[in-house]
Amino acid sequence: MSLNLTYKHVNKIFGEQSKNPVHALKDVSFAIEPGELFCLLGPSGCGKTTLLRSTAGLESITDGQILYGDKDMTLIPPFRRNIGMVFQSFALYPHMNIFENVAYGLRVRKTADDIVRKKVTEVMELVGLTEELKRNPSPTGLSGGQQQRVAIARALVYDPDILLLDEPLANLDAKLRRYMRAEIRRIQKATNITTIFVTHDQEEAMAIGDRLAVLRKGVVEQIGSSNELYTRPNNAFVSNFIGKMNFFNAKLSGQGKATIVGTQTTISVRPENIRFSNKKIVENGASVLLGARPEQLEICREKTPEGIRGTVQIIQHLGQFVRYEVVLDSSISDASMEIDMPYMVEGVFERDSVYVKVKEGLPFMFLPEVRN
Ligand SMILES: Nc1ncnc2c1ncn2[C@@H]1O[C@H](COP(=O)(O)OP(=O)(O)OP(=O)(O)O)[C@@H](O)[C@H]1O
Repeated sequence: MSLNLTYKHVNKIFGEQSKNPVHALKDVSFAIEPGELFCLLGPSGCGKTTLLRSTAGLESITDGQILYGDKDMTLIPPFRRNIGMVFQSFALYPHMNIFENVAYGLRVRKTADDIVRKKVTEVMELVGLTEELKRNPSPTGLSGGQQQRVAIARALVYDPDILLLDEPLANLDAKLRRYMRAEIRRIQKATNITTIFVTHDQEEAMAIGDRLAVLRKGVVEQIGSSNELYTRPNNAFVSNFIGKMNFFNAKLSGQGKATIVGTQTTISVRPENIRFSNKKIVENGASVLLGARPEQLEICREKTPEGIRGTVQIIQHLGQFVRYEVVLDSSISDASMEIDMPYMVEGVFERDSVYVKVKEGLPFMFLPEVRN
């Protein structure tokens, strides 16, 4: 039976007594559903590994609680937690053949030989290494993808309550990574073990997870499915971490309206796309950020009242659409705009002056905060 996993007000401070303590996890509270494949996503140093290691008991938390099902595991040592772990480095034993690598967790649990053989065979079938098991080489004779399959088999063979995957695909090349994403999802769904997958790759997290948590500086910024995070990001940081967001500095200029700084362009934003509480800023003239996805912008050659002048820097032909990078005046935005336009028979916009238009209603409005 799959377990849920609950964090209650978890804090982790490294070097509490030192001059420079690091508050790596700040009041983390959320729950992972039984059988869920849950991704922890965030930039380097945001606390992903610390949360994973704390879940395994490899790191003791400063305060709060971690529960497996109803059981408080906070003070339980790692070897009594029945977890499976897979690391970026695979961490296989080169002096053992693959059978013994996979069997290791059962051997230390003093499992009878016939059961070891049965379980190893089953789990190698599950991860798709039946042929390799017949040859039974040392793991060093296998490809990167096969080695990672052995590492997953080793973590699953003793039916762990929780499976923890720490950037398991980071050492594989891009093509294999994409293939192994689908494989990990298939294997996880077949076993239905509650699983945490750590990555700093947003595409990977979106592709693999049932839900994801976006962390920043030890704080969980938002939890949701990839679709929820893409269409309803809580703040500018999440919006730019899950997919691309183009930002414009703007001033509030009426109910649901903002005027882009340095222009006469006023954009209406749908109420549901205003991503802060109305109580926080209501005054006209307050600074806000307008955020538009690449598909919420368009470019044209002709000057129009709402068009913002810019220069095309890069043109990428991506099949059905063309991606443009356009630089605007630096007072309007400090980064170049990424704009996706459908491929047009009459050709693409050349590397010259164009006018950028924000599609009415669609963009987001955020508080002007640090975006990364
Ligand atoms: N043993 C430690 N002693 C002191 N500080 C630590 C220790 N381990 C981690 N930290 C700090 O805690 C913060 C969170 O680190 P953590 O490794 O959890 O981040 P991460 O999101 O996994 O990053 P990455 O993607 O780079 O692995 C960082 O500021 C890091 O420097």
